[in-house]
Amino acid sequence: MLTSLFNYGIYVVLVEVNHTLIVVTLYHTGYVGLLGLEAPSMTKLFDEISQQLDFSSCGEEGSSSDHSSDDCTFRIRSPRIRSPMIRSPSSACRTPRVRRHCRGSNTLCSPIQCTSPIPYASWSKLRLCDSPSTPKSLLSKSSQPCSSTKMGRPQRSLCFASAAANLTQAPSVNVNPFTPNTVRRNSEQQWKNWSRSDDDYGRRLKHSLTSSEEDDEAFLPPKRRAIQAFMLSRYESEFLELECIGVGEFGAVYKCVKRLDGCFYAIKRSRQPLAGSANEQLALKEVYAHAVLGHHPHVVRYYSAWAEDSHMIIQNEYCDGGSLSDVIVTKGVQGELFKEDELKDLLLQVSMGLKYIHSTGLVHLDIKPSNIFICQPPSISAVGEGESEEEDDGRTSAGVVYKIGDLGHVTSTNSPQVEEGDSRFLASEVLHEDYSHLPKADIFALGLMILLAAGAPPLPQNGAEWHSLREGQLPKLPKELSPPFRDLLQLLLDPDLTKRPSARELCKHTVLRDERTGREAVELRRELNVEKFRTAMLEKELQEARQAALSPKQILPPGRKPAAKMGSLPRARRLVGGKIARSMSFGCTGY
Ligand SMILES: Nc1ncnc2c1ncn2[C@@H]1O[C@H](COP(=O)(O)OP(=O)(O)OP(=O)(O)O)[C@@H](O)[C@H]1O
Ligand SMILES: [Mg+2]
Repeated sequence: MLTSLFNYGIYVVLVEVNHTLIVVTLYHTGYVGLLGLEAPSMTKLFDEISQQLDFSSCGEEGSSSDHSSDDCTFRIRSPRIRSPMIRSPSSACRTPRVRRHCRGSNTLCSPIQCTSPIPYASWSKLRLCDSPSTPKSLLSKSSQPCSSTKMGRPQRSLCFASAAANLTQAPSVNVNPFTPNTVRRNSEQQWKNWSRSDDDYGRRLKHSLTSSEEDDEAFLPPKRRAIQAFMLSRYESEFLELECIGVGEFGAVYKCVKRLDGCFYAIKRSRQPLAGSANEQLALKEVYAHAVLGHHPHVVRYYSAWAEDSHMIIQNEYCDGGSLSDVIVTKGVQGELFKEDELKDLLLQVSMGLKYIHSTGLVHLDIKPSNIFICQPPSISAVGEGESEEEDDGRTSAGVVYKIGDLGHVTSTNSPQVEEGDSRFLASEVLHEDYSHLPKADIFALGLMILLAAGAPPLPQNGAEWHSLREGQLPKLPKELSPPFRDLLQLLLDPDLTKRPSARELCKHTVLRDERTGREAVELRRELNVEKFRTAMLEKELQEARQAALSPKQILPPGRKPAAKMGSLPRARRLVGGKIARSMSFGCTGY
């Protein structure tokens, strides 16, 4: 206890008066407390002080600037002061009488009167009897909010603890415990980055997670809360905006965290008020398309949409790898190229998304790198043992998932209302208003997109080059592709749209599926072997069980009870694969 008092800047002076030990407590604030202590406890207490406190110097850590030299004179530190007390004549009279008097009372005596014979000079310095601060009240004072005034070390540390305690209060953004590993890892990394960085979003998120201001709102009267909620926009009340991740023709896209579920979303907000504008139709198209398309691994997932201040707001899945356009630019800067396998994978995945879109009677009409979004693979540790890396969520060996987004130009094949997309990717038949085979316009744009990813120079918006591309002349690539793959791309850009493969055909195309088929074959062979192994084990167990059932009077080792019936047969020890769990399952993969 003494040590802890000492740590809080409380110093104790012991003076013996008439067989009673006076404990003078000096606080760093200048206040002094007096306590009388029974004589029998005196020696014990004194010894404890001698052992636990360092009396060697006045300037212990953190206190040198906080204490004047006067303070040192009041701290009983030196043996010089200690000795007289022990050698004091009255100490010899630590009498049985006194002991008897105090026997049965091991507690401290009540505070004594201010009649101590301590010299006046010392008393005046001690400001005796002027001690409103007990250790307890000091502690409670310290836990009050920090003021700007200079504080002693104990108060500082208590304020810090109090700030830390705020962190544990309910944050204004929930943390979702079931977040998929990709997002969690990303959010952890982001959190670390934000914690380190001083950028505005980092500050906002940190503030939001640590501030108790918003939590205080929970204690507002219901009426005031209702007014506040009414004044807040849905966007502001439901989401915390983290950063702007893209600006396009339609508006800006923000990365946000939803306060309720703690997950990231991409929120697209129209730049200008939409009411009555041409963009209103585009925005509505996007919402209609998303709503009809539902959920597919290769289409950016839609969650919700609403209008606010006559701006359209669309809440979509957040793709942590950004857009394909970003990746192409980054690779270009780093002098890297997609490998042919990666290009095939990209083509296959986007074809799968298109196959789905086309199967619902819709066409995208704005396929281009900035509208293909990427979801990064989960960390290696997140893939469980024995799990295939190729899951049914569309992830392939390469890891990333490509998703078709930006459905602002989607229209139906039956009654097309074509809003031309980016002219660089526009098929010539659409320019000529031939809407009879619109899905093939998506295939044409897809072919150009793969060429860009393969390192083709920027596409022309018009002119001779634009036309030559539509006449089937492929641009020169920095690295030659294999002839079958190149032929396939040539087919995608065929001026005769009927020759272009459909998305469905592309998904089954041997050039794209060969590798995947090979991987699937290996996987299937592995599964087959496992099943054979399990069958062999089961047969062996069955055989043992049969034998045990046929010879009930078999000789059993001592201490082992005979099995009463088939159902309670002793569990046969597996001779093979004893360490493998029997419930192990091996799911099928692929699409
Ligand atoms: N779901 C998402 N996940 C991650 N980033 C996204 C997402 N949606 C959009 N972005 C980012 O925002 C940019 C613009 O998004 P989007 O294409 O949807 O808007 P837009 O206004 O239609 O743009 P544009 O007219 O250029 O196609 C994208 O290129 C991308 O960088
Ligand atoms: Mg876009």
